[in-house]
Amino acid sequence: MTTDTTGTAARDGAPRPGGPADSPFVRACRRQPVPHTPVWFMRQAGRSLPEYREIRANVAMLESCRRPELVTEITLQPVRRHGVDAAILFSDIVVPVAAAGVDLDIVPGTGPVVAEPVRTAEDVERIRPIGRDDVPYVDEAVRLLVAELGDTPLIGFAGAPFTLASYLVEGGPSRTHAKTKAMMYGEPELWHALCGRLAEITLAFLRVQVAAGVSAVQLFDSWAGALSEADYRRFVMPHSAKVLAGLADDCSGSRRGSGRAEPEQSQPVPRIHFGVGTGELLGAMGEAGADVVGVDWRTPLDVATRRIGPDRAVQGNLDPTTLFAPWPVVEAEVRRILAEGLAAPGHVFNLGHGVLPETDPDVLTRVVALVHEISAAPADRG
Ligand SMILES: Cc1c2[nH]c(c1CCC(=O)O)Cc1[nH]c(c(CCC(=O)O)c1C)Cc1[nH]c(c(CCC(=O)O)c1C)Cc1[nH]c(c(C)c1CCC(=O)O)C2
Repeated sequence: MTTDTTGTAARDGAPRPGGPADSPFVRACRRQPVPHTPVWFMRQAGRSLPEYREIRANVAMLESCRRPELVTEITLQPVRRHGVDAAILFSDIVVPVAAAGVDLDIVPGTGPVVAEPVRTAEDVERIRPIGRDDVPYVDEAVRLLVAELGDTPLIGFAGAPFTLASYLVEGGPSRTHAKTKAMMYGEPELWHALCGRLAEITLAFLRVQVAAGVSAVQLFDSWAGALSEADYRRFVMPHSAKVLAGLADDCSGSRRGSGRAEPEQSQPVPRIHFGVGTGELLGAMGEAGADVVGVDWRTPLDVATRRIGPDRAVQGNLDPTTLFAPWPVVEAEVRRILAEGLAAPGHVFNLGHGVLPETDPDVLTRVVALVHEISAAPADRG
């Protein structure tokens, strides 16, 4: 390790050669040439790994996110096992909302459940803004991880305002997002007040992670695909755009996230913006201020690239259920995705959504090796 834990040189702004800011993952996000296509998996740390199940056996999900040593170990597990090109911080999208005072739990097999769903202006007011001291365990975990990871980049993340609002308004997971949309259409002022507050919290949460040294961030708007493009642009995009632009503003030198002395960064960490079922929203999600747009398995990467344009990289798009197919099927899909990804100005290989708990981890390890092997020899692709 060097003392430059962000991997970003302080003076001339150029990344330290070989450091995380010069890694294949960050370079692909920035649409720079790479020695091989980088690969990581959403939910790579989790129930598909026996070592995860063991370490989580007697610790509740939210509690585990608040223990920096545990977070560090769980985050490192898939890096050690699979040789992925990036780690993603072990946490959850509801961690900052809980820190903001919302009474919630993550129920195994269900997901986030909110004790008193948000329905009124008073409910919105009760959701407090947060800062570093509300999530000290995240700051600590990121610092521990950056020191452990060396040249492997760490991805920070947060939930986007729409997806967080859906959990808060519904009270838990929802197929239709009916109550959420009822507020959006019926009480637009209340809706914008809620999303405005969530955008503030999300930006603060991401600033803590960036100040502590993450090399990229992903904004998860997992359920945005429930919206038409017109509704997305009107009710959601301005709030997500505020979060993504806020991170870019930090690098203009006007504001720092944690109040601690940090090396100046000359350019923002890459911002990945992801959702499921967002084929019709890909252009808008890029315009919201992403450097990389996440693509699920429904839209081929060459088609996605035409919708997103040449100024942004793409990430995805292997169907997580493909991993249950016989290996020749998996291999053919990996080859197809890498070939279609050549149409994009930068490609980070990933699944189209998270690793399913029943996935055989050995298949994930084989996919990493295959992506590296094929993409390091472009002449053999196709
Ligand atoms: C919608 C959403 C949530 N959480 C998250 C999202 C956005 C990503 C997506 O669309 O999947 C984000 C998330 N949640 C978790 C991570 C860890 C990092 C990673 O490896 O990707 C990330 C990036 C850990 C987790 N978050 C959760 C688990 C499983 C809980 C456990 O292991 O006990 C993990 C590993 C719990 C959780 N939290 C949430 C759900 C739907 C669940 C699953 C509930 C279940 O099936 O039990 C809300």
